[in-house]
Amino acid sequence: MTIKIDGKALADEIVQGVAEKVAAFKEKHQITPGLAVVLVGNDPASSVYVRNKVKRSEQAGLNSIEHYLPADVSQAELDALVDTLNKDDSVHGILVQLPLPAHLSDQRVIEAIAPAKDVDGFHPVSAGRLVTGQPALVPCTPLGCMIMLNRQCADLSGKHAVVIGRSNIVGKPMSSLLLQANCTVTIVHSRTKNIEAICKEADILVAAVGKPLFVKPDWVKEGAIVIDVGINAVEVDGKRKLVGDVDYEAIFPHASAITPVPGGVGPMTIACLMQNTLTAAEFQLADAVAE
Ligand SMILES: Nc1nc2c(c(=O)[nH]1)N[C@@H](CN(C=O)c1ccc(C(=O)N[C@@H](CCC(=O)O)C(=O)O)cc1)CN2
Repeated sequence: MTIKIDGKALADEIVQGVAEKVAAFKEKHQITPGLAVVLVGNDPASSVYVRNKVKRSEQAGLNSIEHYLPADVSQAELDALVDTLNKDDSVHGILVQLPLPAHLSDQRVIEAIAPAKDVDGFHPVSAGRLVTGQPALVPCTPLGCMIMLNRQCADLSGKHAVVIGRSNIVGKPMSSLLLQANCTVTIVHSRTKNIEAICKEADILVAAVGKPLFVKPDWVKEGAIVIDVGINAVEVDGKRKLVGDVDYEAIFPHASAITPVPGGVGPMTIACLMQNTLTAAEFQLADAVAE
């Protein structure tokens, strides 16, 4: 029987666990880990995600610091805010909600955040640490996917994992994490030939391509675990609906476990941000003691 992986329930459990650890951290060190979230403009989807991040921060017992900047803010003003947050000892994690308006550079902002406070795990230093197997702040979406996979499969070792998509934010870090878990990893992308046949070999299939219903049932091996990272808004009968990169209904009977959209990977991304903020505070404290 196929298991529907309930990302919302698992996210609740993770945030509860983080809340307990944050309480112990506060008690021991008299420090409340702080997460600064920066939203530029008023894109409706980004506004929802930021609202949920603030709500989850409160549930986790973190200190939530919010900055809302107008859509026409200059790169220099945004850089100046990040610089101030980098220097603020009460801020342990900094997250700038992406994507930014077109006149601003996502990459420049990612690189402006101090690596120690990079709770998104997007900074090149964090990426390098992950690839080389050092303690790292790991991007939240792949981290959430790994937690889900570890819950479904006690030993990932030797499994063939196929990741669809090669973005810096999901595809590449996901592949590194699967490799660390001793999977045999294949990344497929827009230039890959015979993508269907490669996907069909996967024991674990992670779709992070950003194309609605891209993965079809005949691409999936019987009994595979399917993780759908895509969150695509489509119109069905004149109504807005969210669908993943995977044709969930059609693939469900063929998978051993599968994540739905909504209610799968999305909520785990935010839960892992809470976990990363605590991890960042712990790393910073350990570094301060070592200095
Ligand atoms: N700085 C960052 N920007 C962005 C990230 C990120 O990790 N860091 N990821 C995405 C957006 N994102 C978090 O920021 C995110 C997207 C979706 C969800 C989520 O829970 N989705 C729900 C559906 C929500 C809805 O109804 O619209 C679900 O899948 O159940 C959480 C976080 C890009 N930007």
